Amino acid sequence: MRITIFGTGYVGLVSGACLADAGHHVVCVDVDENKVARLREGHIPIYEPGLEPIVHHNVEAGRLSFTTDADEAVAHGELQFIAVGTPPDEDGSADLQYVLAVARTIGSRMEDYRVIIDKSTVPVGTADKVAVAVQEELDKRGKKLDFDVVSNPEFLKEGAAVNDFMKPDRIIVGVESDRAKELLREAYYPFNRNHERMIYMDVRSAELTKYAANAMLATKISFMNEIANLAERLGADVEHIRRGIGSDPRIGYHFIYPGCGYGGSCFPKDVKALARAARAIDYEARLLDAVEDVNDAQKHVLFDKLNHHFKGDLKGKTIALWGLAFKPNTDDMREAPSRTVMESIWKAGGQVQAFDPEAMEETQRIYGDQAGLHLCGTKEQALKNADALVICTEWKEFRSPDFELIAKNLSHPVVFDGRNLYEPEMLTRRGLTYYAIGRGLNQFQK
Ligand SMILES: NC(=O)C1=CN([C@@H]2O[C@H](COP(=O)(O)OP(=O)(O)OC[C@H]3O[C@@H](n4cnc5c(N)ncnc54)[C@H](O)[C@@H]3O)[C@@H](O)[C@H]2O)C=CC1
Ligand SMILES: O=C(O)[C@H]1O[C@H](OP(=O)(O)OP(=O)(O)OC[C@H]2O[C@@H](n3ccc(=O)[nH]c3=O)[C@H](O)[C@@H]2O)[C@H](O)[C@@H](O)[C@@H]1O
Repeated sequence: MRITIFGTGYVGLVSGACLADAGHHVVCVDVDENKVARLREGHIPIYEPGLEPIVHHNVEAGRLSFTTDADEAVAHGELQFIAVGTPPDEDGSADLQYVLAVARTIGSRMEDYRVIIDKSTVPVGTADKVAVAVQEELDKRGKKLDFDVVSNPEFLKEGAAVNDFMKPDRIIVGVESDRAKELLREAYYPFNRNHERMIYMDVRSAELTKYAANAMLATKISFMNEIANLAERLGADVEHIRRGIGSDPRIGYHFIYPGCGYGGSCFPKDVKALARAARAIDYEARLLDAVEDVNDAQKHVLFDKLNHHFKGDLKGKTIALWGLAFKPNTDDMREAPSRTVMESIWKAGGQVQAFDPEAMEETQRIYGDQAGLHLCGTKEQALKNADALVICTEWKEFRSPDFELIAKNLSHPVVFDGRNLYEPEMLTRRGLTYYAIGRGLNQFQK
């Protein structure tokens, strides 16, 4: 099939590459000329395991191309996917300007039936707004053309995006026309062979399903962080509790890892946007507000432990920091807990020696020549002459470090682990003091 995708970010680029890999002819369009130029040169703008080879393979096979030309894009695909950003507005609600701009781009150019498929995460009622925008543009040109607007939210995770798209748990399609439904079934047929993954529903329910999924996952994490904070104060160990409750299949082991808060481009934004959407219809979403509050506080927990350990005196101290990305296998730093930790250290007069396997360039882009930030080439370099070590992201290469080397390098042999990566004895028997999340404030000191 001929498919057009607006937006070549995480969702647009991964969707485009995977749909092309399944045999479709895909044109990806973006307004960012620089990004498109680099994609055409074969450069992949994001770090996403497995993405580069399928992009290159499908470009070479002639099934995937990149353009800034909206005329070409709208003419190409009977299916027009919208995968542009929906960042938070000033009050936290979703900013729809990019989605509606694409709707106008399509409406002002289409010459034939088009299915406009919203893959961006958008509030309930957005499909109606998209339809109005398209219709207004058609009216301006005096055209009478059929079109359908479909909601097809995306559930991929960064760092595992290709696999998630290729083998989705479910494909949600909010559709209210048989013609569009058949076209969507055909587009996703290659991803639906093993078992039925398509779940059809009305458009508004599909729009809300996306927010409900992210809000549910964020709730699980905030719940566990709350239990961790309680455990710590009550002298219990949240890692035992996590395994203890995860063994109940009604709860499950997934998404109950306590930590230094959830980050990324979606959970923080989507929980906020859903709560704001509720407020706009005079419904106070108390649970969602609490999920957000708990997370905002959790991002400060690591710094609070650090500050407490150094008795409120971080002036002139150098802190080694491992892990800048908001989670492993990505270079994305949006809302990353590491940012809260670093910014608090700087405010307190301390220095940071930071290392991340993939997010160094991104850190440089965000913070430039920020005073108090030293980017290091390896995790070992970050330890040199540091006073303490803080871990914000659970990259694989941090899971089994040389504890002797850590102890030897740090002038205060202390580790603050925001992801509960270790058994305390691994550190304490090497003379390291160990602070983790929810495992007893004074439990693991030598
Ligand atoms: N990042 C993720 O893992 C996931 C994101 N989502 C949702 O998908 C949507 C897109 O997210 P990302 O891919 O992360 O965004 P992104 O910010 O990485 O990429 C968006 C792209 O859209 C382009 N764009 C903006 N206006 C445009 C226009 N008028 N025409 C063509 N291109 C345009 C931008 O230049 C940018 O390259 C958001 O609503 C997000 O909530 C959903 C599931 C997963
Ligand atoms: O809408 C989206 O954009 C996506 O948001 C999340 O994906 P993502 O943000 O890429 O990453 P996750 O793996 O969900 O992690 C989010 C944050 O939660 C944290 N987390 C995750 C799991 C856990 O048990 N504990 C925990 O603190 C991670 O460290 C990370 O900071 C969802 O998992 C995807 O299904 C969804 O499509």
